[in-house]
Amino acid sequence: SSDVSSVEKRRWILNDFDIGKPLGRGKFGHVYLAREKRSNHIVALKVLFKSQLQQSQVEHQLRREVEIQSHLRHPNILRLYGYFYDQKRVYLILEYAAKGELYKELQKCKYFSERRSATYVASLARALIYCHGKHVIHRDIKPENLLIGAQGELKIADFGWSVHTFNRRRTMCGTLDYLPPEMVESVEHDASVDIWSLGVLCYEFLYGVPPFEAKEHSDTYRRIVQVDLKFPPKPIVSSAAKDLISQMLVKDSSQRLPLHKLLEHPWIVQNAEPSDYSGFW
Ligand SMILES: CC(C)NC(=O)[C@H]1CCC[C@H]1Nc1nc(Nc2ccc(C(=O)N(C)C3CCN(C)CC3)cc2)ncc1C(F)(F)F
Repeated sequence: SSDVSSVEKRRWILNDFDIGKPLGRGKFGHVYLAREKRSNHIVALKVLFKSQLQQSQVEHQLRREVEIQSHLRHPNILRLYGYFYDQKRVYLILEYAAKGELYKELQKCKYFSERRSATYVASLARALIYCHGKHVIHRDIKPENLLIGAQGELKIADFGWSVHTFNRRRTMCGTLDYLPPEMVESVEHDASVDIWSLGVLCYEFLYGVPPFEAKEHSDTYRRIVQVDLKFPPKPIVSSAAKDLISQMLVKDSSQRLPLHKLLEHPWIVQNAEPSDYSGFW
């Protein structure tokens, strides 16, 4: 069949697509809305310039990430349907997330309700349980790497680096905010790094800022390794939410709340919208 889902085997060329509006631009290239002509399937086409990939020596990383991403199938992980290239560019055929970028939504709302935050955290926990089940860890789940699907569902959309839109929140060199102590102290790390990052994300959904934010990198570094976790008086956040965050932001990675236990935590049970997939995934 010619529909996009059977694309892995196909050889794609640019002429197979009608190119639509640009969705964003950045360091390695542009992202466009596109329609595959035979199936009329709407996709996002990420165009990366080979020259810039070579300059930044990220080709091998791109190959590894494309390999991982193309084999992941989960409602909260953005699909990578395939890729192709020409003389100067590499094209990634990606799932189109109709409601755009989460970090823009968070900036607009300042912070999210407990129900919205718990629903997002539960869906990301299910996506990470799925990834860990396939020995894929360290999905870089900061707000800039999350997109929102047509039904409002979150999609983890990173594959090793991001397309930098102009109004990115963080400096180009990326932020320490989401790294757990063992990564900041650069000792080896395992799947529990994702539990730490999800705890950071949960805090940021509820308060609008990450927990260890500081003006200087050195201060952020110190606050992370000391787990200097403080909850501001505003906005008002339930003690159940603070309890969950405190069980995830634990220095000893073996003591962090396992993801399947997170899904049973009272704050999640009482606040997250039930998901159609919760049983199956
Ligand atoms: C994870 C990664 C780090 N981030 C990215 O790649 C970014 C960089 C550029 C865009 C995005 N990449 C994607 N974006 C979408 N959907 C989308 C994005 C933006 C809008 C939006 O708000 N506007 C167009 C608005 C419309 C209104 N005007 C005023 C401003 C832009 C609406 C839908 N689907 C798939 C992708 C993907 F990932 F497959 F490429």
